[in-house]
Amino acid sequence: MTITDVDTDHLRTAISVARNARVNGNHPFGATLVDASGLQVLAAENSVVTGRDATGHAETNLVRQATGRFAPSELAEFTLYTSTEPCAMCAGAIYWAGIGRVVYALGEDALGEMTGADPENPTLSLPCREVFARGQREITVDGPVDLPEARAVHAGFWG
Ligand SMILES: Nc1ccnc(=O)[nH]1
Repeated sequence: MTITDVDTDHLRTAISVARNARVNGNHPFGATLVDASGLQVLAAENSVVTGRDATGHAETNLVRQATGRFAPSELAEFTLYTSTEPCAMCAGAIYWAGIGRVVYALGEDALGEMTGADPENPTLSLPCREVFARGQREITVDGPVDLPEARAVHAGFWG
């Protein structure tokens, strides 16, 4: 796994976006999109509760904005950073967008331990790598990256 300090900085930003989502009354998930030169071009937070939209995950919200603004050839060079591993739905969205790389902090297994059977987030047990492996184009995945703040943003929220 090749995680640089720059990656860690972008993950910390995604986690602060997740903190915002929580403050705004949504689930604590956030994502950012970074272009080939390392510049952050988009950020999106979960909007499931306030938007009354089950598909309003941080990553789907980001993908929707991203494909409206950037060409597939650009997105292939971009990296999506997310506070928690993309679920199967979001992995599908990332795949269809053609984003080239995904970096996540908290793993889905660790999230599942925190959410348990919470009806607000009955975490899917299907790692994003398994979804991407069924596709026809390569997506580089790096994670989990162990950052205390990635767990802290979920503390006391679920259950
Ligand atoms: N990785 C994620 C899991 C659940 N909800 C989100 O918005 N993001």
